[in-house]
Amino acid sequence: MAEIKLENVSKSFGNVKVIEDISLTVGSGELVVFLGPSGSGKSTLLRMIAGLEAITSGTLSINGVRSERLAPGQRGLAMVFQNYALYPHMTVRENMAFGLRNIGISNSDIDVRVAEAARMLEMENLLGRRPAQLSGGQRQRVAIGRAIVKDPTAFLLDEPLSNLDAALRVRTRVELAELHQRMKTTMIYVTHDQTEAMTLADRIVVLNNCRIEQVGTPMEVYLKPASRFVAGFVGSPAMNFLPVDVLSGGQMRLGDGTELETASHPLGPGRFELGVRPEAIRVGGNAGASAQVCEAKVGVVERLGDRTLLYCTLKDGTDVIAQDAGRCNVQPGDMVIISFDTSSVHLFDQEGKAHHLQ
Ligand SMILES: Nc1ncnc2c1ncn2[C@@H]1O[C@H](COP(=O)(O)OP(=O)(O)OP(=O)(O)O)[C@@H](O)[C@H]1O
Repeated sequence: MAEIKLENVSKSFGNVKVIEDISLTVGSGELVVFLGPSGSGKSTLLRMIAGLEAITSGTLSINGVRSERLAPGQRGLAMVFQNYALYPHMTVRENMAFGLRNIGISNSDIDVRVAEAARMLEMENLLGRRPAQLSGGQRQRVAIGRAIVKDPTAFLLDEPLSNLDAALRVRTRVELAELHQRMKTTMIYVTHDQTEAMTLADRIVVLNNCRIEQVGTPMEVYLKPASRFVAGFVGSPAMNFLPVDVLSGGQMRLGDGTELETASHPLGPGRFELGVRPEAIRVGGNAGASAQVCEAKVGVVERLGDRTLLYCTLKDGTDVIAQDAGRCNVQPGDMVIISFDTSSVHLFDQEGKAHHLQ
């Protein structure tokens, strides 16, 4: 198991900065997910840890050993890519053994390691097959097996599930979570899929625009997003953002004129955005004592079985998605009363920084 520490790491391709001053410690045995939109620098950061890209400035330590100048093979890490690139003419067993032959491990040792990895991944019955005789999920398992047999101190996984169809992604995600629980090996996992990040991570590192926006457990990132970006990126459907004016006396007023009841807060007067998640909005019924109430017109009604999403518009034209019960009777075109508790809202200033009211 490895502790991986980045200090003030930056990366430029020519004049273009793609990673700016990132410091981060991945604890031994931890599963950390790098989450961010396309182009945010996730893969570049992972490839620098693997040694596939040079670090422009800053340091990388693996278990306390300065490693930024070590060749990839000397770092003790194993990488699993999105395109698993198995050798088509080799069996599963040979694909898994190949990397070990190259580094001079004895045949008997190789047999033991391959058998152990195959048992762990429940693919003993597949060892004699060639890649063309496997499903996409099974091929990805072989790619993970190829990493496991190297007995690395950490796994680096770059979007390992993105070539799989939706159902297989979910199954393989659960298998990966189980694998991490059993092996307890340090893992860094790159994805742009917030569900993968939420379900797999011990901690999520949210990247945007070459920088870290937030590092936290999935629930910290979800409940206390540090910025508007994180708030909008994590959670599905996304958080609603409503323009709100903070008045000089501290009162808050939504764009549709609704006055919000808030506890005292330290914000100065100005224009903010109020963030409220669809599931924090109640539709109709008893709003509760500290609820904020607005009138909304329902546009589209999406019935998902266990819940219903209502795409609504407030009087000032602001769009809001509210989540209601699966069996709700609301129809498109209905006027509804929506309410939310100020304890469940977030405020974002003009720079996108979050202010939590409690
Ligand atoms: N070899 C390269 N030369 C020049 N620019 C590069 C190179 N590799 C990556 N970049 C740029 O660096 C930025 C970060 O790329 P990176 O692949 O790390 O992003 P990412 O977050 O992993 O995105 P994706 O989810 O699309 O893979 C992008 O703007 C990309 O165009």
